Amino acid sequence: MKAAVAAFFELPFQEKKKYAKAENEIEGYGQNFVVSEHQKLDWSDMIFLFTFPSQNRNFKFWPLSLPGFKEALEEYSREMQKLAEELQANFSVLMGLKRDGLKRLQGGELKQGIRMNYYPICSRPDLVLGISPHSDGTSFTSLLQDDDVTGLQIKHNEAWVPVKPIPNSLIVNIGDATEIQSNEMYKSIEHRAVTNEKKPRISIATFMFPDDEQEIGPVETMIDDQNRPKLYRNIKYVDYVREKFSRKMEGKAHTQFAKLRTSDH
Ligand SMILES: O=C(O)CCC(=O)C(=O)O
Ligand SMILES: [Fe+2]
Repeated sequence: MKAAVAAFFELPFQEKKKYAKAENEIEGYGQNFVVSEHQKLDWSDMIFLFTFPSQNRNFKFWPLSLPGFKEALEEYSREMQKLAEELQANFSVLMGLKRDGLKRLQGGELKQGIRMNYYPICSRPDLVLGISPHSDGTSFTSLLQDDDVTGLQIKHNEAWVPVKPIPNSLIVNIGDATEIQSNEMYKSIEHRAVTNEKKPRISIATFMFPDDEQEIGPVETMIDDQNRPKLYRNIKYVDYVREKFSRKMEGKAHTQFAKLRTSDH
């Protein structure tokens, strides 16, 4: 998978451009999170593809002429879907539900999209980030990253902490949908990626998220009117994501709009 992704980013720009995303769309090859011409851009190149369920695959964005790419992505996607099922089942139990609790509430398996990020070397890593601070809107995100280049950082106690790669392992991050469903028991993690002067870096993020039409909100078992009142309103997932992408990414600021005000209690 890593080799297939590296081969894609090594293609000449003219070739990669054939898979370019349309303006205001998220699928395809391009730049991340651009909402205004005035913003400082992140130092990265990326391609995002919807991968599960398979009828959501839009092959016009897939570099099918690149030998082995489709096969590698399909196999990787299949394995990630197993991970998604396992995470969904285990988090159901953590939230006081049966193993199939979240699956039932969400009307089925989580959907999946894979974003492949390429961060070129950067002569001024002190000035430019690879990805600005954000949390993912997903239920969960898995990250496969280069074994020997550290780039990912998470916000912990108001400080940025580098996440050193452990060879042959995945990082699993909690996204906003899990924060909302768990009534803030399991918080989405704020993270960013930094650039460096010495080596380019690749990361492969698998986003696992509810169906667009699904309404998400704190599950009943995580609400206790006395001790743990409902902190988020129910919202259709697609509306949550639309709102998130219409804003400039600034850490977790976007999660606020789904919050119930304390005065509502
Ligand atoms: O490159 C990384 O380690 C982080 C990527 C990321 O946060 C994302 O694609 O959402
Ligand atoms: Fe992310």
